Amino acid sequence: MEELMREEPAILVVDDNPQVLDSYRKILTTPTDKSTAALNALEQSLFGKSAQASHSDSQQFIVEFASSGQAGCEKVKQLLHDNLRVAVAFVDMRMPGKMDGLQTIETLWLIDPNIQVVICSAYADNSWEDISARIGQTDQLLILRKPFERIEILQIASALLNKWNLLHERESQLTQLEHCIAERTQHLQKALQERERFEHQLQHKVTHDDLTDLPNRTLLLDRLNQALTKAKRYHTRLMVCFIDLDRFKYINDHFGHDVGDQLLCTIAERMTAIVRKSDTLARIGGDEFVLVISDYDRTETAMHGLQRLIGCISKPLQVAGTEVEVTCSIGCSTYPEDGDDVTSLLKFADAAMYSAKAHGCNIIQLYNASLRANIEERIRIETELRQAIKRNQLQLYYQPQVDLHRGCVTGVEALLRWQHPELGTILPNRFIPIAEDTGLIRQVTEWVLQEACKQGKTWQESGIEMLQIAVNISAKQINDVAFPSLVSRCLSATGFDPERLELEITESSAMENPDFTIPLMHLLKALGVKLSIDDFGTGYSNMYYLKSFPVDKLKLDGSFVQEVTTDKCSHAIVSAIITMGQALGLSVIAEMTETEDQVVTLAEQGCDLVQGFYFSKPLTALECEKLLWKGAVALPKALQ
Ligand SMILES: Nc1nc2c(ncn2[C@@H]2O[C@@H]3COP(=O)(O)O[C@H]4[C@@H](O)[C@H](n5cnc6c(=O)[nH]c(N)nc65)O[C@@H]4COP(=O)(O)O[C@H]3[C@H]2O)c(=O)[nH]1
Repeated sequence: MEELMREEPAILVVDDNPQVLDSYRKILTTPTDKSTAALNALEQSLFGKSAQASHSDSQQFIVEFASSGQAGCEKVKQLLHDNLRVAVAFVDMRMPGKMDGLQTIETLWLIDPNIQVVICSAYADNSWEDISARIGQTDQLLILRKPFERIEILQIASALLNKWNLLHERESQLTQLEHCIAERTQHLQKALQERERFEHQLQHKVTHDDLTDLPNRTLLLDRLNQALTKAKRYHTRLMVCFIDLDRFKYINDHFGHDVGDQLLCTIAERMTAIVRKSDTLARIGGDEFVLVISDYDRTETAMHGLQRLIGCISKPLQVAGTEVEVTCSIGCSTYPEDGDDVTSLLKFADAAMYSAKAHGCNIIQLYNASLRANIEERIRIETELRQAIKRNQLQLYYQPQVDLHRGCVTGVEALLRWQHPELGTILPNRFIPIAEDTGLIRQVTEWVLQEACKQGKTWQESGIEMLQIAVNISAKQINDVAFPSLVSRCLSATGFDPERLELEITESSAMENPDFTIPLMHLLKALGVKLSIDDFGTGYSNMYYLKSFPVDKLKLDGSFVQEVTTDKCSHAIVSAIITMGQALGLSVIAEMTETEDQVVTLAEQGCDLVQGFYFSKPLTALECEKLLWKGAVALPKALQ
C-alpha cells in the first residue's frame, strides 16, 4: 500500500472564508518569483538536496482546499483512497457548522495521524495550553496568528513538508527494515527447522538399522543402560533376550539376499507388532535381534511373551513364491539374577542363545550356572591358547591307518593335543572351535602343518617306508585364499614330500561354499598334496559337487562305522559309500573302527583302509615311531 502512494504529498487548507482560501491559493500555487527563489535557496541551505526536490519551480505545492472541517476530512479520505497523502494541513480555528478547528484536527489525525497541522486563527481565544490539554502534547502542531505573511506560509509549508517527507522516508525505511528483518527471521527459522530435521534424520540413521528401521546396536546399548539404571533405582527386573533365526543363512544363500532382506523385514514387523512399547527390540546383526523386557513381575510372564514371539516368527510366510517356516533360538539373561551390568547381561544372553541353538529349533534358554562355567572356560581357553603355541604346549599325536589289503600301516592321522600345565591334556574338540571363532586357527594350523611335515620328513629320512600323514583342516582355512601359500611354505620349510601330505577336509566345510572351495582344492592339488573328505556321509553332499571335488579319498564317518555290524541302515550306507568311492576311483578309509567284527565287515565290503582303537589309539611321535618300525600289524584271523 505504502509503495503505491504517490510521491508528492499535498497541502490541505481548511477555512470557511473564501478570501482567506484565495490568499492561500495565491501564496501556495503561484510560480516562483524572487522571494520564492530566495526561499528555495534558504531551504537548500537548511535541509539539503531533498528539500530542493520536494517541490518544483513551476508549481510550488499540490494544494487542496476545503471550506469546512467536514469537507477537509472528506478530502483527506478521498485522497487516501486515491493513494495520495496530505502532509500539511492549515486549519482555521473558528468555523461554522458541526466541526470547529480542533474537532477537525482530531478527526484529521484519526484518518491520518502523520499530518502536520498548522492552526490559523485571528483570535486568541484558544491558548496553547488549552489546545494541548484537549489534543495532547504533540510536535505535529503549530499555531499561526492571522493575518499571516506570505513568507510565513511559504516557510511553514516548506518546512513542514520537508519534515513530513523526512518522517515519511524514515517510516518507509523502518517498514523496509522491519520487512527485511521479518524476511530474514523467516529465512533463519526455515534454515533452523531444516537443520533440526536433518539432525533428526542423521540421529535416526546413526541409531537405527537401515533395513528394518529397528534400533541398532548403538541405540540398544543406550536403551539397555537406561533400563538397567531404572531397574536398579526402582528394584524391578530386566530381561535381555538374544533372538537368532535358524537356517537364515541357508535361505539367504539359496534364495538370494533380496529375499533374505524381505524375510528379515517381515519378521521384524511381526515382532514389533507384539512387543510392548516400553520394551526395546533391536537388530544387531544379520539375523540377530535383541529384545529388552523391562519391569515384568515373574519369569513365567516374560516366558509367555517370548512364546508368543516364537509363535509369530514361525507363522508360515511366502518367500520367492515358496512357503517357508522360520524358527528361532532365544537365549535370555536377567537382572538382578545373572548380572548387573550391560556387558555381562548381553554376553550371558548370547551364550544362552548358543545353547538354545544346540538344543533344536524354537527353544528358549535361560542363562544358568553351567552356562556360566562354559563361558568362563571358553574365556580362559581363548586367553591361554594365544600363549600355548609360544610356550610349546601343543603336541601332535599320530593314529595309524592300516591298509586292509596289505596288512600294514601306510599312514597316520595327526591329532592335536594341548598339554595345559593346570588343566592337563585338552582335546581338540574343546579348543579348535574357539580357535576358529577367534581367528587363532591360522596360527594353530600353521603350527600343526609345520610339525607334521617336520615329523614326516624325520621318519622318511630315518628309513620308514611310504608313510602318508593326514592333517585335519578347519572349515575356516578351506575358505581362506591364503591357505595354499601357507601349505606351500610349510612344505618348502621342511622339505617334506607333498605326495605324502594329506589334507582332511570335512564334508560339511567342503560343501559350505563349493564355488569357492573347488578352485581352492585345485590350487592345493597343484602343490602335489593329497585331499580327503572327512566325516563322509554326515554332510549334505551334492553328488554333482562330489564329482567336481579333486579328492583322493573318502573317510567314512565314525558314526556309521560304529554301527556297521549292528544296524542294517548303517551297514547299507557304508556299503553304498564304499561302492561309490570305488566307482569314482577313490580309496575309502573307515575311522573309529573299534572291534574285530567291524574290521572284518568293512574288509568284506571292500573298504581299503581302517583307523581306530582296534589297531591303535592315537600315539605320541615316539610311540608311533616304534609301531611304524614294526611295519606289519595283526589283521583279524578272518582276513589272514
Ligand atoms: N570313539 C573313538 N574315537 C576314536 C577312535 N579312533 C580315533 N578316535 C578319535 O576320533 C577322532 C578322529 O578325528 P577326526 O574325526 O578327524 O576329528 C578330529 C578333528 O576334526 C579335530 N582335530 C584334531 N586335530 C586337529 C587339528 O590339528 N586341526 C584341526 N583343525 N582339527 C583337528 O578334532 C577332532 C577330534 O579329535 P580327537 O579328539 O583327537 O579324536 C580323534 C580320535 O582320537 C575309536 O576307535 N573310537
